[in-house]
Amino acid sequence: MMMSILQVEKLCKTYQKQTVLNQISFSLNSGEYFGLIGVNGAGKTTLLKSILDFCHIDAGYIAINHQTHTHPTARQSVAFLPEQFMPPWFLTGQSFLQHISQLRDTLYQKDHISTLCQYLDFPDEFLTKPIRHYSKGMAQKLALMSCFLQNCQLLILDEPMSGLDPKARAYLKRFLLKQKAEKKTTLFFSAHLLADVEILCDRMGILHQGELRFIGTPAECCQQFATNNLEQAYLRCIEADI
Ligand SMILES: Nc1ncnc2c1ncn2[C@@H]1O[C@H](COP(=O)(O)OP(=O)(O)OP(=O)(O)O)[C@@H](O)[C@H]1O
Repeated sequence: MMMSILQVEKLCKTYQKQTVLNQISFSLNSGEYFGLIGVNGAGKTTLLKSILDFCHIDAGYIAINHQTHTHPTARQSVAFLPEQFMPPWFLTGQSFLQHISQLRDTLYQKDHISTLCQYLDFPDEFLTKPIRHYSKGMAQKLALMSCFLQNCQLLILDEPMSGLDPKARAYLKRFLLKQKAEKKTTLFFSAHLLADVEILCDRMGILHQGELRFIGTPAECCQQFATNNLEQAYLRCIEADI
């Protein structure tokens, strides 16, 4: 039997008078990789923030591991990568990761961190440097490492590839696929590259004008929009009412 780890039902979210999310419903099975795509401003970040109870929702129901999302322990099984990672610039990467480990009550294991550095192509020696010396991509890698070291059941990543060079993107995908094969985690992420979604995901969702216009496998998306090219299928989906 499929175990649902995330359940979203009839979620509505408005900012002032703008309806950003209109009756969004979907659920995520344990071990599943789910990619969320949509144009700039479609509401992807708002959806992720709503799930994490970082913003008030107007209506609907969200459960993480069968706990209402507003319950203080609901986020215990979630590691989150924000769209804009703003770490304390005065800390070293290592002290930041140590701090995150402490918060999560997990042991800071140097070997584990070294392995993560290799997986993400992050130079080890930078861990002892202050974060203000990091490039954008290095900070993003640090943020990703902080998510992975928490060993959480559910990873919610807002544009995880953002700022990464092609090598790091390839490495991150390889790492995520490895985690998937080992059934170590469930992944819910937003993305702009359809190729990433196609390679990584079991299912994808297309968020457009407040609604989830499509939910299913990338192959089903192509099938539904009568093309063998996911980019074409995506365009047909969001341009359906033009
Ligand atoms: N705090 C806020 N107050 C008012 N409006 C907001 C706020 N945050 C987001 N919005 C609006 O909500 C809509 C959805 O924004 P959101 O950031 O969720 O989009 P997104 O799909 O993540 O976009 P992108 O792909 O550009 O990151 C946009 O129209 C945005 O202007």
